[in-house]
Amino acid sequence: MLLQTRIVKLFLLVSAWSMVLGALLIASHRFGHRAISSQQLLRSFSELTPEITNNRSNARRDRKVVLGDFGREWKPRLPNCLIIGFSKCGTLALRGFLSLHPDIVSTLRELRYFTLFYKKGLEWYRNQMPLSKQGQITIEKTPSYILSPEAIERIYEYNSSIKLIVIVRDPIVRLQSLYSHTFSDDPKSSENPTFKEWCADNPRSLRVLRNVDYAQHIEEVFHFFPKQNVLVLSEESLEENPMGVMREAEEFLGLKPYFSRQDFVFSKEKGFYCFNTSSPHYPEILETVVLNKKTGCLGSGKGRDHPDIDGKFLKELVDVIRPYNVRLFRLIGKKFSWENFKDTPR
Ligand SMILES: Nc1ncnc2c1ncn2[C@@H]1O[C@H](COP(=O)(O)OS(=O)(=O)O)[C@@H](OP(=O)(O)O)[C@H]1O
Repeated sequence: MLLQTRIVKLFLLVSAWSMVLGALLIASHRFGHRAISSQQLLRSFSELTPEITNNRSNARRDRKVVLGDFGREWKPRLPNCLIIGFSKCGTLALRGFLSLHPDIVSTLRELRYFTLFYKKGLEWYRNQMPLSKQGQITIEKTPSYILSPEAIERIYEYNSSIKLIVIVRDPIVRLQSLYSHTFSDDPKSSENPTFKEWCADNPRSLRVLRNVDYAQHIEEVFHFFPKQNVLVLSEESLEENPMGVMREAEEFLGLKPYFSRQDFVFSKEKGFYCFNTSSPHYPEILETVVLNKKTGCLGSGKGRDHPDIDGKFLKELVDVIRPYNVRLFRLIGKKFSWENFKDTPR
């Protein structure tokens, strides 16, 4: 009798394991050569084992339970790459495009761990991360990290060999972008100051100087990290040639080339490259970037109209800012062709 019970138990155990293995085989067959993403994994498990994962929101709420033992490999991992700055320089588009890569996962929100939430500790930080598989790169982007020397030091203490990505932009266009962002609630209001007034009528005002000196902050990064661990990109290149920038990033991150021109489509209406909505990966992208679902473009908060700058004030700004650019280009060993500074020497 005892023997019979044991045999039945053994039979049940073997059957359960065969089901699990079968489920895994179906999932791997379904997703072919491409690394299966966390979303896909959850999706496939929810289809195969509806009693475990009723829907994806349940899955999100308790990821450890959902994945159970057979999902041990898929877990939130601490980031090994950070996009640390600068705000208004295309950080979201950069993160979004990068997350198309099958070997990259990224956080939806800016976590501000190394600035605001450091006290919450590494376990908190880890638990904010998307699920990833061993070998995948986890990216977090918080553009304000670069403004805080304390955050840079904390990042170094956290992982001195982490890869850092910095993206810069024509400083005058960045100022225009900040202006448009500030008055985005009611951009046409007659109450709004003009761009020049917003700059306190002074090309050397604190507001201007605070936002145009990239070198000062990048120097702080180089104080801790070797230059080969820091990739400096430009918003202009990302805007004109996202595919080229993705190649550069792939090389920097040691990833195989994945991107192709078909991944990006230029939207005349938006004036920017957008995600290709017919890409097979598009449904996943929708889960990692907030987009206009129909067009595949970033939302209306990106690509705003910029204010005009009166000619005389523009020239004053160019004269004040030019030396900052020269310092930046020397520091990073490359030069960006910025419309407002066409004649800037290297
Ligand atoms: N492909 C694509 N689609 C939309 N927008 C794009 C793209 N590539 C670069 N950009 C530029 O990104 C600018 C916003 O930068 P950030 O994402 O860093 O802004 S933020 O700091 O996170 O608020 C945003 O600035 P504004 O034009 O001033 O809105 C865009 O010019």
